[in-house]
Amino acid sequence: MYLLKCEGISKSFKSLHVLDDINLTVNPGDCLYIHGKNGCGKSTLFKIICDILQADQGQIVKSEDLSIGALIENPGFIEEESLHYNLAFLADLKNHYDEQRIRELCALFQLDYDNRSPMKSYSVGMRQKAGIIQAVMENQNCILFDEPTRGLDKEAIEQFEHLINDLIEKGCCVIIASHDYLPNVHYTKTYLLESGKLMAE
Ligand SMILES: Nc1ncnc2c1ncn2[C@@H]1O[C@H](COP(=O)(O)OP(=O)(O)OP(=O)(O)O)[C@@H](O)[C@H]1O
Repeated sequence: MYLLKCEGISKSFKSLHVLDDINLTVNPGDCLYIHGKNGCGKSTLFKIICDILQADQGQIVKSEDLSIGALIENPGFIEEESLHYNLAFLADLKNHYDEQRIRELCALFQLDYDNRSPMKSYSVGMRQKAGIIQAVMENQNCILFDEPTRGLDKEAIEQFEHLINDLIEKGCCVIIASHDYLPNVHYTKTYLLESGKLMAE
């Protein structure tokens, strides 16, 4: 049984046609990789799936038990507050604060959950790790990662690969849009997004 379906999704920004009749079915346990040139529309597709943007045509059909977590472009945080405050605040918004899970994720990425330094003091890679954690910390069953490895060092990329394989094993579905093909991730399908079309490879 599918978790979500993109049916005939098209999107333009004025005269720029970005997505043209995109069809995609996502099932539990799927790990999908989408790649394509800068500006081909990867983030736009993710934003439509997350209801941040509206498609001009087509629809996103969601199963009743779908819960989406996402890292899209630069994750936004309350800069004056700590990692702890930000993650607890975001999780609390949906009543899904699971401190043990958040601590495990911070430990995986070697972030100190108890460090009270403000987020504005975090490096690019540290912020990216925090963005990955906020995307998965509520045990959602569908995770969208847009350029997840941006700013990550080799060790963090390996930890990220480990996290993805673990999520897939638990039946979660993961969609990664990236220029980096992660060799240790067990992708179930890969796609090229080009000239508005999503093509299975
Ligand atoms: N809100 C917007 N208004 C106008 N144009 C937009 C808007 N959002 C995206 N675009 C344009 O749509 C195209 C697709 O952008 P998008 O961010 O989806 O690409 P991408 O595949 O994620 O690129 P990258 O690999 O560089 O992250 C780009 O040409 C971009 O300039």
